[in-house]
Amino acid sequence: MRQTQFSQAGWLKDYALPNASWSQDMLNLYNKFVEKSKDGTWKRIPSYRHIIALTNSIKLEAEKPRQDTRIFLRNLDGEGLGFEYVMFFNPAEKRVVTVYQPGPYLEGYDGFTHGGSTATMIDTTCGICSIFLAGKSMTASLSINFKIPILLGSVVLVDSRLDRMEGRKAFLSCQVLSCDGQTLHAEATALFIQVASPSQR
Ligand SMILES: CCCCCCCCCCCCCC(=O)SCCNC(=O)CCNC(=O)[C@H](O)C(C)(C)COP(=O)(O)OP(=O)(O)OC[C@H]1O[C@@H](n2cnc3c(N)ncnc32)[C@H](O)[C@@H]1OP(=O)(O)O
Repeated sequence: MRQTQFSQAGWLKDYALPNASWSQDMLNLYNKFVEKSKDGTWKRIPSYRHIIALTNSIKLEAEKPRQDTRIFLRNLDGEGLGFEYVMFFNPAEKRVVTVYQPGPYLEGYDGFTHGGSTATMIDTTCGICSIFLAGKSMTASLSINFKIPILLGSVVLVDSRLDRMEGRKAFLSCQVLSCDGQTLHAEATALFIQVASPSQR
């Protein structure tokens, strides 16, 4: 696939599915949420551009097919090099979680994940949570406390929830936990503001 032209196939490909780069921890955590999805409380969010809302209450119209852009997190060809992730949505708990395995091209200090890539995953997880529960919205503020560095190739759970709405303001919180849930790597709060459409800013 040419680097610049995100082919039709690539554009529609659902990247939020297991591939050869996923570690056993990543597969185990993914399978745990797939299992939880069997009764409908959780729903896997496909990665491709047409994110059709997974609840009956919200229908997010599919984006018109731009062929010359990619979402930032899917900007690397080559499995496992950058952001390997899959999101799950729980409408009742107002939560979106991301099962996330940072690859070697996201390095900060030797062998550890760059804080900016962690911030990107927090922003996007909270963003999808806000979009699915509050409609089109943009990040107004994001505050992150980085507690323990994340090793490249390790697997973490980015757990976001919509805490409250005040008019157009969506207040969210987020924790980044090790795949065994024992280590708190980072915690964040975010404010998203509902917008008619980002392009109409
Ligand atoms: C189609 C679906 C498919 C999805 C595809 C995948 C997409 C993935 C996307 C992933 C996600 C990626 C996400 C991204 O990366 S989004 C990209 C990064 N964010 C931006 O670029 C946003 C830039 N900012 C703006 O556009 C405007 O400032 C916004 C829209 C945010 C508000 O400007 P607007 O003119 O509309 O409203 P307002 O100014 O009257 O403010 C309204 C209220 O909010 C309060 N307020 C405002 N700012 C702050 C603040 N910083 N702290 C505290 N409070 C703040 C303000 O006091 C007021 O409160 P009140 O007086 O009403 O009480």
